Amino acid sequence: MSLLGRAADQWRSFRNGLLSSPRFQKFAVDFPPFRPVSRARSRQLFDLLAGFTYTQVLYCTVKLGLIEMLQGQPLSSQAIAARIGWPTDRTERLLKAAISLDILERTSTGEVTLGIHGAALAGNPWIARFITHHSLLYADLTDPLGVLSGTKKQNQLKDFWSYSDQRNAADYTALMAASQQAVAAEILAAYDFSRHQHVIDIGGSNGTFLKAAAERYPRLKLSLFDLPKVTELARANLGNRFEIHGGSFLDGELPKGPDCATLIRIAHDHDDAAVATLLAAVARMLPPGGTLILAEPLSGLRATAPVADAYFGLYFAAMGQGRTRTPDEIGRMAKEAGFARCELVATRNPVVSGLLRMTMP
Ligand SMILES: C[S@@+](CC[C@H](N)C(=O)[O-])C[C@H]1O[C@@H](n2cnc3c(N)ncnc32)[C@H](O)[C@@H]1O
Repeated sequence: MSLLGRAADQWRSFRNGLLSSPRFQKFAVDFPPFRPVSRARSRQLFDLLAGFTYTQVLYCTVKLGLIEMLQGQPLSSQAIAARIGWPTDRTERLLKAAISLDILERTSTGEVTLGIHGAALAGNPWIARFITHHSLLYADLTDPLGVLSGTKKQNQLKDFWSYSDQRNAADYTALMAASQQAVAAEILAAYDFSRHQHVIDIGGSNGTFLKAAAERYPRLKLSLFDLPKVTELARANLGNRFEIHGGSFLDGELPKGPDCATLIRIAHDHDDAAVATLLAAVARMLPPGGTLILAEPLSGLRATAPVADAYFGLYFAAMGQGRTRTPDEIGRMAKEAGFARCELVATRNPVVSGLLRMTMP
């Protein structure tokens, strides 16, 4: 262990001894210079404890359509109650909760309008779609220990992401397409595809990323590969501008020709053995010097840890497969698959997507 590592561990142990001591806690509250820190820490701890109720408030606000209702049009509590068909006192309880969380806000005349988070949601409707989709995860998380330990086998999320028989292909494709605009914007801002001739989006869903790429690079040849039922949806969305291939990337070869492949929100859906199979298939498909762009939330980065490790940690546990990985973990798997290099490319907002560029020898 390095000297720095040992010093950090010693500090951690000293700090934890102090923070868990009732005498120190009393001192920190009583001693005025420490008070702002102790207040902030207890607020953070309370947020951890109460976060699930915040999420339910957000869910109810979105589910009742309050974001659209109040966009550009403040309303009184009574008017909102009349529109949603709830008694005014019940409505007021929800409004107060949403106002306390800055989802909504009261105007100077006492009406209710969007708060900072509500306004941001109004500008990103795909987030609302995920919020309502979370009703499946809430149902699974009635037994969080079972979900995390793997003893709870029947999960609604597992049923939803039906890759094996694609019975929910239309639903999961619609969910992905809604958020893909935001993801595509991150990828296209972070990586210049003009150096390539032919790009294939593997697991390309209904082609929302390819459409955005085609707009930016009109001369780039673009192909899509996905499961057969999803490619039917892609065909309806894309028309003839793109080559579309149906099949499973876990089973057989990928179509040769592209000098660049993209895997957008694909690897994290799968366990290590499947990702190894997929990366090997991409490596066999690419020509010497070819590139693979892998874009998804990455683990091990401080800025995105709660999203990558807490949110997606539980999400993939409920889904019954997949996990977020660190750039190093993916880099090691890429080398085993035959890639020469794997490097992290900075994105503007790593919460929306991280990005790794892998190159063939
Ligand atoms: C989480 S979605 C991501 C879709 C899209 N790349 C995006 O970011 O919006 C995963 C996609 O991978 C596809 N997929 C899953 N397993 C597959 C397999 N074995 N072969 C081909 N595609 C697969 C799914 O049908 C789905 O479209």
